Amino acid sequence: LNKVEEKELTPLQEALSQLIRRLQRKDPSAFFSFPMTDLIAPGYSTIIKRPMDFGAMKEKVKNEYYESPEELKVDFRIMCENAMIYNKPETIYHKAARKLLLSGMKILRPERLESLRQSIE
Ligand SMILES: COc1ccc(OC)c(-c2cc(C(C)=O)n3cccnc23)c1
Repeated sequence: LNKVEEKELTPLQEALSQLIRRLQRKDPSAFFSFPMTDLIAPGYSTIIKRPMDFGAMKEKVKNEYYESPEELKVDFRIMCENAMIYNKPETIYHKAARKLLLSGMKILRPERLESLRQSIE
């Protein structure tokens, strides 16, 4: 039986995974959990140049792509802004994105990221 390689998470990966879990709790409808497709959102891939979703963020944490929590914050902001660009202001998706962005910016506020960075230095 080949033993599945149990890879330890680095302190940064632990911290980023925890941040994503906290952010995802602000998306109870899971509108931001999976990548958008042109099937559910016609023309999405032509309008949105940098697609982003929580699944992609988790993949980037797993592949040690992020070197700081600030890089995660950039992707989070892009994800919310994409939804506010593609979806008209009166849609549930635009409103959900604006609300998610506001609550996410509190979770990812600079002082918290600063102290997080210090704690894993
Ligand atoms: C109605 O249930 C779902 C389920 C998953 C979704 O995206 C992963 C979405 C969804 C998420 C979005 C976003 C985030 O723009 N969206 C835009 C247009 C039509 N659907 C969506 C909706």
